[in-house]
Amino acid sequence: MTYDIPKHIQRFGDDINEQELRYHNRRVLVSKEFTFDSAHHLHLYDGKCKSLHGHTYKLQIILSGKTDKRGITIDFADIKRIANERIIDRLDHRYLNEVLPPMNTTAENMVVWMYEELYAALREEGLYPHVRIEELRLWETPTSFAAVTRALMEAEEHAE
Ligand SMILES: Nc1nc2c(c(=O)[nH]1)N=C([C@H](O)[C@H](O)COP(=O)(O)OP(=O)(O)OP(=O)(O)O)CN2
Ligand SMILES: [Zn+2]
Repeated sequence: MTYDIPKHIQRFGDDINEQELRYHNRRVLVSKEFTFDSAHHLHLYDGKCKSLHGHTYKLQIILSGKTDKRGITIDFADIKRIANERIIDRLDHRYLNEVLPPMNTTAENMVVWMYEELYAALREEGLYPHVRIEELRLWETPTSFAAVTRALMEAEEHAE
């Protein structure tokens, strides 16, 4: 069975009408989640996590930006591409102590590194100059996460 889309809701062109402009240029949050599996161990730590073990990590990226005329803040596909290139593909099925810069591989240290990577990638690409990182959450287990927010990172910057 075929269905003919009524003429008044067929929208294939690039035009935008007065009513639709109402939703243009609004600051909105968008989020995308990723998982990756990695091995690590902690040092300076007395407990089971000083031994080599693995996690299925979950990373949530929350960005904000202004909607363009299509109603898009930043294309989810671009978030995926940037996150995969800069973070996920570098850590998935890797030994974190070996592939991350020198750090104790806690969720806290890792999420700060991830923020810096993502921040640099967005600036370098220049595709979405109005897009800001609002929050990154990194779950190490289903019940434990570390997070950084833009406010926390900016406060650090100004304290230096
Ligand atoms: N503040 C932090 N504490 C701990 C970290 C960390 O990154 N930041 N990391 C670890 C270990 O890597 C450990 O693997 C994870 O700890 P934990 O949540 O205690 O693990 P469980 O398997 O017991 O988690 P449940 O979800 O409660 O079963 C230790 N501490
Ligand atoms: Zn661990």
